[in-house]
Amino acid sequence: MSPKHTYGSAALLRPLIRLLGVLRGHRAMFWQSTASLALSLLTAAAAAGLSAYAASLVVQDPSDTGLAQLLLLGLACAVIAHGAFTWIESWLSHVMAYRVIDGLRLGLHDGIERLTPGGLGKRRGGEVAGAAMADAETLEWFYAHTVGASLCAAVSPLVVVGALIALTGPIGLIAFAGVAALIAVPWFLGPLQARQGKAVRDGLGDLKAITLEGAEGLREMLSLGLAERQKRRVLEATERVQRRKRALALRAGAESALADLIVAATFIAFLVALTAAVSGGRLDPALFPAAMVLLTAAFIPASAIFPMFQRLGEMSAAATRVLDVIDAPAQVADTGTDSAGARQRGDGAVRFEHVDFAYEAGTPVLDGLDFTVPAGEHVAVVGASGAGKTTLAHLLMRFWDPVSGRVLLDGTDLRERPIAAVRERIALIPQHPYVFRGTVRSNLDLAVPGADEAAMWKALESAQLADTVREWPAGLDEAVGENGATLSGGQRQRLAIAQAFLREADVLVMDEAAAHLDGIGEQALARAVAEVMDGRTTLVIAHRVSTIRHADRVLFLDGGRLADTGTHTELLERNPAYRALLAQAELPADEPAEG
Ligand SMILES: Nc1ncnc2c1ncn2[C@@H]1O[C@H](COP(=O)(O)OP(=O)(O)OP(=O)(O)O)[C@@H](O)[C@H]1O
Repeated sequence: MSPKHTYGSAALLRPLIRLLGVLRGHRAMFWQSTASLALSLLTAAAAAGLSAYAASLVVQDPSDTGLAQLLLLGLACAVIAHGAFTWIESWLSHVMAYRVIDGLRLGLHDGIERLTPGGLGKRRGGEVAGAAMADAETLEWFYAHTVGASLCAAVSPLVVVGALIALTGPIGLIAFAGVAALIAVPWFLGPLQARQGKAVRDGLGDLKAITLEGAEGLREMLSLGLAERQKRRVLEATERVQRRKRALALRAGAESALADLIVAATFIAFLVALTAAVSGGRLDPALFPAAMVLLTAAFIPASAIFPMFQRLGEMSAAATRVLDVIDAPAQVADTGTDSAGARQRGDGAVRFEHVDFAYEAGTPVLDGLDFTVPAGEHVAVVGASGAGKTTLAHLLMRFWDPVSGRVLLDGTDLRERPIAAVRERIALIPQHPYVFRGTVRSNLDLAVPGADEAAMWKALESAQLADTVREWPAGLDEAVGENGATLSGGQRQRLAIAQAFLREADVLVMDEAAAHLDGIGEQALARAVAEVMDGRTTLVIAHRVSTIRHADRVLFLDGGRLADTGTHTELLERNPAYRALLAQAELPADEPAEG
């Protein structure tokens, strides 16, 4: 058996203890809240014990109520104190809960930012964020309401059992054994619970992915006649989840039944021992009801943490997932300190110096890539699908770093500069731009916070989107829906282009930015690019000749290498692979260049 499968409940606690760090900043509040909870439990136990003792004294000798009156006074104090401590504990634990969840969410946000886009692997950022945020909610309950309760569950029964032993002698040890057995049940079943919890969670994850896929790809599925198959997949995944949930419920039910059995057995054994002691004259009968009430009080906190121990595996798994994100190393190290000083117009020379890159060791994607784009040059990056064009753009944005070689901006290695300083200089218009929920204005404002309206219209004009926005009833304040749902593909891209124009970066990188534009729009855009990017370095990853031929120069990539470079006309004349690529893409390679 692998060590992975031999963990016990103590191992389940490890990630939870490591994450306890989130409480570090709230240590004082944590101890105040825990102390209030303990005092609230103890005052409740004292009130119950005092009232039972007072009642039995009055029943035994109604004529002598002196001590009973004193006990009733103590009872009143205990009840008032109990109310006060309960209120204080509830207030402190809720304030702490919100602070804990804030801390966890910030840590997760930072972790996801460090991981994006490389470290997420095949998972989507939203999926990871969603799962991690749900885990943060789960853990908030644990840290804010459970850690303190667990400490109290361990400490207050000890105090109550101590009082019982003082009152009843060794009989009190029965209570101790009962409470210990109650806590031991879920503790020892922790690993089984963890496995079952994981199975349910994995099943739910599959079900969610299948359902989402069905919703997102519904049109494609209907057109391919796959609706029935999809229904079957959803049904099978649902049944799998139900089966696993049944097994989990069966175990939890058995656990609860065993717990009830332990409580009942403890009460019976205690009752029998107490009766024997009273009838044998070894115990004052007046203490009998108080002892029974104290036994109940010893079980209350233990019963309160029983459900928490039943969820130990789930909590541990949530803590592990949160730690995975919080501890994630940065995809690229942001250690550069050269902030490049004041920007000069005309800056923006890009150089790839013998760059090798691989996403996975042993599968090179860029192989000795070496080229320079002088400041202000307009270059088209051309190559077959998978040649490494997008990867080149991502290296320039420092989403990744080269395995060997260097990427330079104005002669400085990108790694020597803070990442934010690099990204401020380069605007990337990706293949599928993300439009944030909000309005046209709010999306432009994200590019340059506080940009004025005139600048926004100028950018929209340049991106050939101004006329469309003017026609919308709310103009700049028109809602764009979730990920620009109310925009066409071309409009989404033009909005991203407008953002890039607004930023006035020195280098513009467009990844097939013209893919969604019709022929006329594309030509107009090409002219706008030429005008607005005058004097700025531009790399356009393009397949279309109408885009390519506007470039000063073409970088022709083949299998991650720079196969050739020159003007479009030169490459057409001398490079058969280039001609073949354009022909293969059904592009009019012999399309006459615009004058
Ligand atoms: N995140 C990733 N993890 C692993 N491999 C990747 C990743 N992204 C891209 N690749 C691989 O790297 C190679 C180059 O991909 P890239 O996207 O740079 O090509 P491209 O020239 O832009 O292609 P296209 O024109 O189809 O967009 C491909 O083989 C691709 O499968």
